[in-house]
Amino acid sequence: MTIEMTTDAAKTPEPAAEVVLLRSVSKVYGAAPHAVTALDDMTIGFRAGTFTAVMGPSGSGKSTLLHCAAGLDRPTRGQVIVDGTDLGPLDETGLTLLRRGRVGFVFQSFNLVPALTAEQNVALPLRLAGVRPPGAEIRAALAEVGLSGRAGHRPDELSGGERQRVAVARALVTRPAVLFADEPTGALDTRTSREVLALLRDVVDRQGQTVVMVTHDPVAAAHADRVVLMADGRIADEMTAPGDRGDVGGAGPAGLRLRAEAIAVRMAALEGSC
Ligand SMILES: Nc1ncnc2c1ncn2[C@@H]1O[C@H](COP(=O)(O)OP(=O)(O)OP(=O)(O)O)[C@@H](O)[C@H]1O
Repeated sequence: MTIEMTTDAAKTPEPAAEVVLLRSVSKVYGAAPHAVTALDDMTIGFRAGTFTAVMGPSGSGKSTLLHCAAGLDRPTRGQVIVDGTDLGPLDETGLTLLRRGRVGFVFQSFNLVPALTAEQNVALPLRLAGVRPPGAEIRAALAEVGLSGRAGHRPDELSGGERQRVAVARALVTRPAVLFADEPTGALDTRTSREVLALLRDVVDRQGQTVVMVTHDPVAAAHADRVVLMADGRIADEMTAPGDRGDVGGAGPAGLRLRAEAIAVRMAALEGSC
């Protein structure tokens, strides 16, 4: 079922190209009789410059979806296309190069290198790609996430929210086609979560970045343009808020609260029916 959070067709943006496309993707772990179908013939696309939240009960296949879409895991069946490249024929080196250049990833646990400063962590993807990191670009990436003054700090000298902002800067420094975030606010308190979510929203709005985020939190999902609800490896429900989200109570705190409530109701209905 698709729930349109707005009916104002005039505000619907022009259809953009799909940066990530999964066609009839299934992922089965293990073998019969203990096989687990984590993704069940799933078809979904993520358009350029949009922010999608993926929600669903525990075990519904959210992380598997993200990992298959990001080329971190291979589907059992079906096709995954990222930025125009079909991942199927790629060998491990090809997949690594694609992930390095075209995909950004942010994890709940930040995954920063403890011995490196914020600046060195942000520069790491470029170094791994054999590029000498231009200092100005690294400083600009840190400034984008509001951490100009923390460039020389190591992760243990930063707050949780600051660490996640460094992780976002690191994920974006290669200018990826898509940024995947797996529970990016799962380890953060409410206020810090809000900062990280506002940052993700900002890179979508100001830079046209495509973001796909797995979350359990309806408030986090309320920052997205589209919420995909999964159950048993399939899309069970979907909510969209096209345009500037101004139709659904506005982009401010009141609008966020309204959208979060609507999402929580859909989640509760889904969990009740599972
Ligand atoms: N490596 C694996 N081997 C076997 N089964 C797996 C593996 N990874 C995931 N699964 C199973 O696949 C299903 C989907 O898992 P997945 O982690 O994608 O769900 P999820 O929605 O992200 O869950 P959660 O919200 O708890 O993180 C679950 O039944 C899980 O037990």
